Amino acid sequence: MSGAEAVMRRDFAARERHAPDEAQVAALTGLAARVRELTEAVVHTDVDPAEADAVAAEIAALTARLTAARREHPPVAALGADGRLRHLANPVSGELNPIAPPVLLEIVPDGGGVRAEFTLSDVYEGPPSFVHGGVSALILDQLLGAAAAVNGTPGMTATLELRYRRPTPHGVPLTAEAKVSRVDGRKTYVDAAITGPDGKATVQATAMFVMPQG
Ligand SMILES: CCCCCCCC(=O)SCCNC(=O)CCNC(=O)[C@H](O)C(C)(C)COP(=O)(O)OP(=O)(O)OC[C@H]1O[C@@H](n2cnc3c(N)ncnc32)[C@H](O)[C@@H]1OP(=O)(O)O
Repeated sequence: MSGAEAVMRRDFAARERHAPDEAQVAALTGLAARVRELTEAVVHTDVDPAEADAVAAEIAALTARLTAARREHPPVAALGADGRLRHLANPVSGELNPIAPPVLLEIVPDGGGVRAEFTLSDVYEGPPSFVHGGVSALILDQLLGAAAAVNGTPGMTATLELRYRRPTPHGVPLTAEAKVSRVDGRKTYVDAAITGPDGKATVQATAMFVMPQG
């Protein structure tokens, strides 16, 4: 077993022992949604410095309240009512993670991979009016990895190649899809794309996932 694998196994076991229950997940999902609104408000606000300082002090007090009962690690995942694994704190799909948009993935039946429909706000802006390329890469890596996992051949991202075909607009509905193209021993090759509302791909990606040895 590699060092990284041992760390992941130990971490996963510790977090499973301390998984949030459904009521806590529901409440924390609402809390994360409010924090996303707060992030948007901070990015857009035009308040004067005194008001910004006053709000910062209130937020520091709220942070202290949450930190009073701090988990050692973020919750790694939980089984949903439908039996599927939910990545609660994942930075792309995690409903409990305020930095996740979140992009919620669905499994396409009959080996069709995974897909997601989502809208990114201008909090994720790179060039004016368009999504940051690194954010597109993050979302695609998640979809690619999930497609490999759903295929029964999960792994770590070993390579990720991106083609930015046209700028990805924010504030409009986007679609992303990923599907396994080939499995070769421990290596799984996956293709993915983000598509704009006009049906044209804005970013295309190909990745190879490697199941760590052992
Ligand atoms: C559902 C959840 C979705 C989550 C999606 C998010 C995914 C992620 O973010 S993963 C995090 C980012 N990725 C990483 O941190 C990976 C870091 N790298 C590693 O851990 C290791 O290098 C790992 C696991 C990729 C490969 O390690 P190891 O198992 O020792 O591979 P190794 O035995 O050397 O190589 C196996 C084969 O893969 C090939 N290979 C390995 N890495 C690479 C690479 N980077 N590029 C090309 N080929 C590679 C080797 O050449 C070898 O090929 P062959 O069998 O033909 O000789």
